[in-house]
Parts: sequence; C-alpha cells; structure tokens
Amino acid sequence: MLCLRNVTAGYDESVVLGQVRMDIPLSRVTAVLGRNGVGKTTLMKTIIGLIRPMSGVIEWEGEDITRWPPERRARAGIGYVPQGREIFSALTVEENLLLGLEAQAENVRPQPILEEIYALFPVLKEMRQRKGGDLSGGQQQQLAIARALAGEPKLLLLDEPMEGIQPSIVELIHDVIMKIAEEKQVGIVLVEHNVELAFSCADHFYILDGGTVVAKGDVDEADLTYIQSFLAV
Ligand SMILES: Nc1ncnc2c1ncn2[C@@H]1O[C@H](COP(=O)(O)OP(=O)(O)OP(=O)(O)O)[C@@H](O)[C@H]1O
Repeated sequence: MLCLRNVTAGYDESVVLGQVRMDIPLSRVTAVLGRNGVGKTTLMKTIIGLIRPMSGVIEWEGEDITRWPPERRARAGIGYVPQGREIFSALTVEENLLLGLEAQAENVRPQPILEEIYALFPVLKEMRQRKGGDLSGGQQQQLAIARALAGEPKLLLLDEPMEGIQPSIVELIHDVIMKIAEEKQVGIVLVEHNVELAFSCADHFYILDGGTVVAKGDVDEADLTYIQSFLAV
C-alpha cells in the first residue's frame, strides 16, 4: 500500500497540492482524474520523489519514504511512465528495456524478464533491434510501459498513457494495463482525464480539484454525473 498523509507540494512558492490523502493498494487499478493543470503530474512526481513535499508524509508498505530519493523509491518497487513517453530515441528497443532493468533491487538475469515483456508486447520483440525513435507513437508508449515493467515494480504509475494515441492502440494499451494488473499482480495508478477510459480499467478512483481530493470511491458505485462535474472544462 502507498499512503499519502496530508501531502502538500508544489514548486517554490506555488502550492499545487494541498493536504492530499490517498491510500493506493498494490493489487488494484486506481484512476486519478482531474482537469488539465489540477496537479496530477505534480502528484506523480511527488510520489516518485522528484518533488519533495512541503509537508505531509508518504508511506510505502508501512515505511516512511518522504525523504527517500527517486532511485531508492524505484528500487523499492515504485515504477513510473511519464507523460509524453520519454524513451531513448537513439537506443534500440532492447537497449531501452535493458536500461529499465537497472531499477532492479539486485542483479538479475535479463533474459527471462525480457521474454516475459516480449510476451506482453509482441511488437517490441519484432522491433527489438530498431531505434526507439523510429517507432510509432503507440509503439513508443508500449516501449515506455515495457521499460518500466523491466524494473519489476510492485506499483506502476502511468501518466496519461493513452494521450495522443490512435483508437486501436488505445485498446491495446487498455488490454496491457489489465494484463499487468491481473497476471503480474502489479498495482497501477492511471492518470487520465477521460473518465470512460479510466473507468474501463480502474477498480477505484480519486478526483483532484482545487489541488486536493474532492471525490473517491469504487468505480462500480461511482456517480458519473457527479464525477463529470469536476472534469468539465
Ligand atoms: N516545473 C514547474 N514549475 C512551476 N509550476 C509548474 C511546474 N510544472 C507544473 N507547474 C504548474 O503546476 C500546476 C499543476 O500542473 P500539473 O502538470 O501537475 O497538472 P496536470 O493535472 O498533470 O495537468 P495536465 O492534465 O494538463 O497534464 C499547473 O498550474 C502548472 O502550470
């Protein structure tokens, strides 16, 4: 479980998140929804340690990690795929994946992990010797997710993974998210502003507005009209 206890965070003097409280289980898909600019990416960066909270506590599996640097959090099992899929364009697909292995807590044999990843993403196996920059947008997104998975995270944060991707690939990314959650038992945090898309994957949700959590619950019991009121522009 990842717990945020009254986390306040932002940039220099500007507070973006105020007193955020969240409990994110490792066995489920959690959607984080909110309008543009509400602070979803800031929240992800705070969880992975790129932004140090101004106050509050972040706990990971019962341990206070608020002051841990990003690489220690990654080794402890918190994986992250940033918005805009930051892969290494000049490296091959396989080299990108091997870099992802470096997030591992200890030395591991890469081959079984690569094989598992190629089974989830067959297109990456076909293209393993191609440069990352030569892949299509959808393939790059798969590579970005696959690279994070190579670190064998227990929780994977995905920041708008379906943004700017054609509909057929959106479906594929959706299926991959479900497979990762169900077959690999990796918890997922899915940042999204399309509620239908988010709810097609998620078990439960948090809505951010005005820098804080304004609604949360199980997707099955969610009142969509109420939720949309926080997302309408
Ligand atoms: N490096 C930065 N320095 C100062 N302010 C920033 C920085 N990055 C983001 N912000 C501001 O913080 C606020 C929250 O931005 P953030 O990117 O977290 O929102 P978001 O909900 O992820 O938005 P989107 O849905 O558009 O990706 C915005 O007002 C943004 O302008």
